[in-house]
Amino acid sequence: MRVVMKFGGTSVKDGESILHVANLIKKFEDYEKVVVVSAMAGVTDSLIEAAKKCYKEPSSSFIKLFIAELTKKHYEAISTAVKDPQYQNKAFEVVDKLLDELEKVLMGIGYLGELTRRSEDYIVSFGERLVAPILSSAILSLGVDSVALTGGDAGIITDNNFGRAKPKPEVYNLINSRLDPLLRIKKTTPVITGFIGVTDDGSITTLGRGGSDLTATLIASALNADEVWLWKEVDGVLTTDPKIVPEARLIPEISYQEAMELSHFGAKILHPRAIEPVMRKEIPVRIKNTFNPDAEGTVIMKGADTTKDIVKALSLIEKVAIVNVSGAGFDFAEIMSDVFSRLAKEKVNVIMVAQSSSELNLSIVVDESDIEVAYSALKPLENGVVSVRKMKDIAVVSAVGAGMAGTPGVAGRIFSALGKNGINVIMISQSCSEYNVSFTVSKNEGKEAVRVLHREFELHKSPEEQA
Ligand SMILES: Nc1ncnc2c1ncn2[C@@H]1O[C@H](COP(=O)(O)OP(=O)(O)O)[C@@H](O)[C@H]1O
Ligand SMILES: N[C@@H](CC(=O)OP(=O)(O)O)C(=O)O
Repeated sequence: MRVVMKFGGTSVKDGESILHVANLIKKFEDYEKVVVVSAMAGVTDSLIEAAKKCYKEPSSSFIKLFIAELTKKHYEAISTAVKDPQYQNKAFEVVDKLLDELEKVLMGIGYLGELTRRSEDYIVSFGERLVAPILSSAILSLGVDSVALTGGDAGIITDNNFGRAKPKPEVYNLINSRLDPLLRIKKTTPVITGFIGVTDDGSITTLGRGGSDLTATLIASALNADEVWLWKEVDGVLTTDPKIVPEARLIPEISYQEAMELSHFGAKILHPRAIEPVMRKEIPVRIKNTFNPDAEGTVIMKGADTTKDIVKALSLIEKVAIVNVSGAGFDFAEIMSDVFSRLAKEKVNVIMVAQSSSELNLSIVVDESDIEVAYSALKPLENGVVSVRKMKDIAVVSAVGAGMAGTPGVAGRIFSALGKNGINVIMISQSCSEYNVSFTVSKNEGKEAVRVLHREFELHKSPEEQA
């Protein structure tokens, strides 16, 4: 059995957890395993903040303090998770070297007064680069052979769209040529930094927030793995985020298509691009709980969309905005093509689109972080007939489930439940696949909209018990 196992930030949040993860990996002694690991919980965010601070208000005392905190956190992790003194010392050395490098880079940002997306990716990559050697040393300490590698070492070559880099088509062959011999011949367990890749000319890139899931599925596809296991802090894919609805229920099986819809529309359980590499080869993805490993979890696989439930799950994205293009009396196809090529040129991530065509009214939902770029890209279209507006503080809610196709009245039920609860819907979108109905509301009504629909479709009950 060949398995790629990915451990997210919450699974390696401290030394105890890393030791627990190392023991978990050891249990699968007879398997060929590749381990992918994220930065310790909170570290990626703190690196982003530190980079911004060094750029805006450079301060060497802040940098010293920041490096001291990171050193403490990772030293504590090593002391607890790496029991063998030989591997412990090596891990301390690696961490020292990396943090020395990070300190110099942060100083450099301050001196130069320049923070590019390229340098931001380089800084952010330290989170994962610090953890992989620690987890690898913890595994070695337990007597399991292991080697720590970066995403670049493993063959994850990307374009240079820093912050949201795309793996190149040749990654599959490259990963296979680099990792397959480690598994088959060296019989070792590689521990690979999730989330990061490298450009052809050697610059470190990141694959977008939550991108370690994508690292795992790319590797699984390249190595023709039997399964991918994504270890998280929840029992699996639930009917919605348990932080919004605590009684959310576990979904034992879900199809690739449904998982893609859910993650595209914000369910933080999975990176939106993670399904594509495994779907082509029909490799099942299991979501499992690191801290409850015996629970069955959720399996994402082909043909798992035939269950009875109409709405299977609900998702929410809270940090979005809308750019609206409206007007009359022009060629509709022409202006659509102009709008989308302008957005594509600026690499704006379009989440959802709705349009009415009697006169043009095109509403485009984008990440909150992209709204100014999107607005500036479309503003030149204004000409007295066409107008461009932006709306901030928006949330997108999506109801996902293959059962919606062919069940009449689902959209009616959704909007009447929202109306009865006084929630104002700003924009609606439903694709022909009928796998999801998505709509936007104001940001402060997003969570309530999810709760209302969870109750309306009785998602806390099993599909057989639902009305
Ligand atoms: N539908 C959903 N099912 C399960 N978890 C969800 C869902 N939507 C959002 N989440 C959130 O996704 C998180 C995923 O777990 P986490 O361990 O943080 O993953 P990772 O560390 O890999 O990013 C959980 O904290 C949970 O609150
Ligand atoms: N550390 C990165 C990548 C990642 O995938 O993390 P996690 O597995 O903890 O979501 C991030 O925070 O975005």
